[in-house]
Amino acid sequence: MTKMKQYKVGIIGATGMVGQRFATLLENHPWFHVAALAASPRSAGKTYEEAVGNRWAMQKPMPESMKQMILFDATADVDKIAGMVDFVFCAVDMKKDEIRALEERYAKAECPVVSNNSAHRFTPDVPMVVPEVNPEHIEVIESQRKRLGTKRGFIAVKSNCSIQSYVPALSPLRKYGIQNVLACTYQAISGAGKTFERWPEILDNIVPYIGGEEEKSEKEPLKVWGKIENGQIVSADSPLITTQCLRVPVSDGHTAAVFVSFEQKPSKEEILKIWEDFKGVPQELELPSAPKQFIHYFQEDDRPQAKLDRNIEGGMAVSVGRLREDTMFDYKFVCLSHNTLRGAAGGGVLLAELLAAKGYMD
Ligand SMILES: N[C@@H](CC=O)C(=O)O
Repeated sequence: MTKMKQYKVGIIGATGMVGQRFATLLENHPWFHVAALAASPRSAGKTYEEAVGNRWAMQKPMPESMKQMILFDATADVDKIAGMVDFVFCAVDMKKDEIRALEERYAKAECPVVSNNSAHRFTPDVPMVVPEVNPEHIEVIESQRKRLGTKRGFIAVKSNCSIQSYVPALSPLRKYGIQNVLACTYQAISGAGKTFERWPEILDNIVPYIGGEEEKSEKEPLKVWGKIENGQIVSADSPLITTQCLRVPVSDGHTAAVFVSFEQKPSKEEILKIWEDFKGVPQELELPSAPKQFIHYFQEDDRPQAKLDRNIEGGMAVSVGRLREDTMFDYKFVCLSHNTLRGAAGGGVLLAELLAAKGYMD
């Protein structure tokens, strides 16, 4: 890529698990420089180091450059923050309607928002983007800006972490007419904002319920596969998707066991070739956080494994294995993605890179 402009960014919700991940990913980012950190009123006025205390959950230490930054109040200081940065990443722990309102306040203050939250995922003119799969959805931002009455401000969101392994694997196969999908997800505890120290009961255990997760896992792929019509994104009406989402004693990395049937069944060789060749706009534009090879297929029967494979390509690639024919569906396979990297903060940073490269952050 040609040399990019430098952007000043804010992290709204900097003390939480995803906020911490944003901080570590942005520490040495070639385009984005963290100029403001914000959190709840409880943390506002403290240094980042004081506010997080012993809740720092990343393996990498807190970035030196951010330790002494004084936290803003995410809700009271919207205008101040909007005046200091080119855009914000948002990952806050609040009620949905409060998040919706807060993100709109930033957007209306002419500060674009790249959100990890679910509040706006089904606002029809808010793009929900997996950058390799539906980058064209960012074009709906023009209609959103008209609705909000803004010149620069807008909201763009990333999808839920649970779908970030199977949507990439299924997307390039849609040309064969996907009819039905069944996916069981085995989700890491960091998705619940937990560590083993904070959740010892999860050891030697599985919890068969994650609130709201199955609805998200069934509905969100259809928006990602939707089309822009009259300034809104209209979700695809197929395939039929059913899911079960379980919490498992894994620190990071969501695994999905997927079953799929097609209108025209491809051969196994065709599927493997399509996965190997699958590239998107992030790879073409060589965005800084884009994995070189988006889908890594393992021939070994016992892969992908969360512990071994979640960090492939900086946690931004998707790993797939065990593709084989099924007795009820056409095929089944297993896939894995890092839930706080590709599935959360990393996916947010990649989306921001796409938006910056396409001029939406100028
Ligand atoms: N909702 C998800 C968050 C992603 O990591 C979960 O609970 O795992």
